[in-house]
Amino acid sequence: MAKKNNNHKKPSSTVVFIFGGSGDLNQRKLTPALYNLFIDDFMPENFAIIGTGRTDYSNEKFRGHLLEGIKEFSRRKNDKNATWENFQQHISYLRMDADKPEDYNGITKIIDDCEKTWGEHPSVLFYLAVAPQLVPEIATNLSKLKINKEDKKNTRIVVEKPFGHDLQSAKELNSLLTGLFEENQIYRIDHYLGKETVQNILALRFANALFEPIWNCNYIDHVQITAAETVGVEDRGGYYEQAGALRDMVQNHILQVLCMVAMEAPVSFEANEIRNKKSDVLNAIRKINKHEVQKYAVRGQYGSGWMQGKKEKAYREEKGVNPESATDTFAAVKFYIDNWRWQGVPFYVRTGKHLMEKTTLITIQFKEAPKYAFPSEASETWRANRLTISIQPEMDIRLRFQAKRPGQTMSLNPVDMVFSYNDNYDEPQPEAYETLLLDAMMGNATQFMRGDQVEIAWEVVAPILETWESRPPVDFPNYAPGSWGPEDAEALIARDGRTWVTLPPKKDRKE
Ligand SMILES: NC(=O)C1=CN([C@@H]2O[C@H](COP(=O)(O)OP(=O)(O)OC[C@H]3O[C@@H](n4cnc5c(N)ncnc54)[C@H](OP(=O)(O)O)[C@@H]3O)[C@@H](O)[C@H]2O)C=CC1
Ligand SMILES: O=C1O[C@H](COP(=O)(O)O)[C@@H](O)[C@H](O)[C@H]1O
Repeated sequence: MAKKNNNHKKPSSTVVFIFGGSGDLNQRKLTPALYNLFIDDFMPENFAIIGTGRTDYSNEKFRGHLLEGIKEFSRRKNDKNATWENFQQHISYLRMDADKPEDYNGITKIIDDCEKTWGEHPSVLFYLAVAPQLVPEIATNLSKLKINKEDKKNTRIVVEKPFGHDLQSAKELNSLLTGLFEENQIYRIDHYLGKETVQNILALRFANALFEPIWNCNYIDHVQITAAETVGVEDRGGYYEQAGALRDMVQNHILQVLCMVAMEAPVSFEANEIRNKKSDVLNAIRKINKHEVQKYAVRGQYGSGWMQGKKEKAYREEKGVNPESATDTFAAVKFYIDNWRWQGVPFYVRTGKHLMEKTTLITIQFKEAPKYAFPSEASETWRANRLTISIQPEMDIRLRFQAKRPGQTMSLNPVDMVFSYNDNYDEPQPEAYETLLLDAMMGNATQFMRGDQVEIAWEVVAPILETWESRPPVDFPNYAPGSWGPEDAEALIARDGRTWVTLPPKKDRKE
C-alpha cells in the first residue's frame, strides 16, 4: 500500500459565490465537493460559501437543501453530524436576480463583512453554475464590482460548460470575458481534467522512463478513447437537443484527454506550459474536409429498447426532445495528429448515451513485434502489446503482453499486468470537482482550459458539426439501448483492420 503524503497547502481566506446556488450542479457536485475538502482539511480557516439564485430560501432552508444533496450524491454520505454542523455555519444564501445590476450590491457587502470579521482581505471565487445565456450578464456585472477593480490577482471567475455553442459563439464569449477580466482570472472548467486517472496520464508518461521512448508513431499502431455511458439524457433533453454528443463530450472532455495522451513533455507544471503543450496538439489535429466527414465520423441516436431488464424510451420520446430530432446521442471520430510524434497514427474516439457499459477507457495499441521465430500456430493474437488506462468507473492501468502458456508446446497467449488504484492506495479518491475547486481557490489554473484551447477544439469539430447540421440523418434512430452504438461505428475502425477495445466483464478479468 502506497503511503500518503500529508503535506498540503491550503488556500488563503476565501469567499466562494456560487451563481446557480439553488441549481442541480451545486446540489449534486459543488457543495458536496467543498464539504469533502472541509472534511479533508483543505478549506482555509476563514471561508464563506454563498449560494445565489432567485428562489426564496432562508439560510436554514438552503443549508437543508444542500445537506440532502450531500446525503444523496456525495462520496461520503454524511448524516447530520458535528462536521456538517461546523461546515454549514460557513454557508449562506443571497437571493438575487442575476439580470438586475442593483442586486450585485449584496455581493460587495458580503465581501466587506468578511474582510472586517476576518481582519484580512479575502480571495473571491465566482462560480458560474448557470445556463450559458446568463454568463455574459453575470460576468459583466461582476467585472464592475469594487473587488475586481481593486484586487484582480485574487478575484477569479469559474465558467461552466458548455463554453459556446460553436466556434463563433466561443470566440464571442472569450472576447467578452477577456475584455472584462484578465485571462489568469478566468477558469474554464472541464471536469474530466480533475479526474485522478486523467491527471495520472501525465505521471505515467513523464515520471517514468519506461513508456516515453516508445510513445510515438514508431511503436504505437493506434490510440482509442471510449467514453461510454449507460444513462440516456435523463431530464436534460432541453439542453441536449441543442448540444448532442459531439458538442457535449468530444469538443471538450475527449479532446482534452486526447491532449494528455498526445502532448509533448512539459518543462514544468505551470499553467501556461501545460496549456501551450496541449494547444500544440489541438493545432496539429488534421482538419477534416467537409466532403470527407462520412469517412472520418459517425453519428448515432438511440431508439427504444430493453436495457438491463428495463424498457428504455427512444431519444425522440424523451422530455424536451423534438419527436423528429436529428441530435446525435453517439459520436465516433477518427482523428490524425500531424506532427513528428504521431504521423500516421489514428486516434479513434467514441462516446454515447445508453451504451452497453459505463466506461471511460484509453487504449494505446502498440505495433506488432517484428517477425519472430515462434511458429505461427503459437499465437492467435497479434498486436498483443497494449496499454489500457481505465479512467472510470474502474481505475486501473493494464499492460498486456505475450507469455508462454505452461506446457510442452510453444503456445503464446496475452496476459495482463495490472495496477489498480484501490489495491495500491487506501485513501479514497477525491472527486474531480474537489480537485478543481481547490485548484481554483489556490489560483492554480493548470487543469483549466485557456481561451485559445477552447477555440481550437471548436475548430477541430466544426467541419463535422456543420456537415451533420446541413445533412439531416436518414437512419435515426440507428442503435439500440445497451449496444455499442451504430454499426457504422464498427465499420469506421474495421475498415482499417482494427476493432474497438473493451475490457472483459469484471468477473472474467484475471487481476
Ligand atoms: N447539472 C450537471 O450535472 C452539470 C451542469 N453543468 C452546467 O452547469 C450549469 C448549471 O447547470 P444546472 O445546475 O444543471 O442547472 P439548473 O437549471 O439546475 O440551475 C440553474 C441555476 O441558475 C439559476 N438562475 C437562473 N436564472 C437566474 C437569474 N435570472 N438570476 C439568478 N439565478 C438564476 C437558478 O436559480 P433560481 O431558479 O433560483 O433563480 C438555478 O440555481 C449549466 O451551464 C450546465 O450546462 C455542467 C456539467 C454537469
Ligand atoms: O459534461 C458531461 O459529462 C457527463 C459525463 O461525466 P462523467 O464524469 O460521468 O463521465 C455527461 O453525462 C454529460 O452529458 C456531459 O454534459
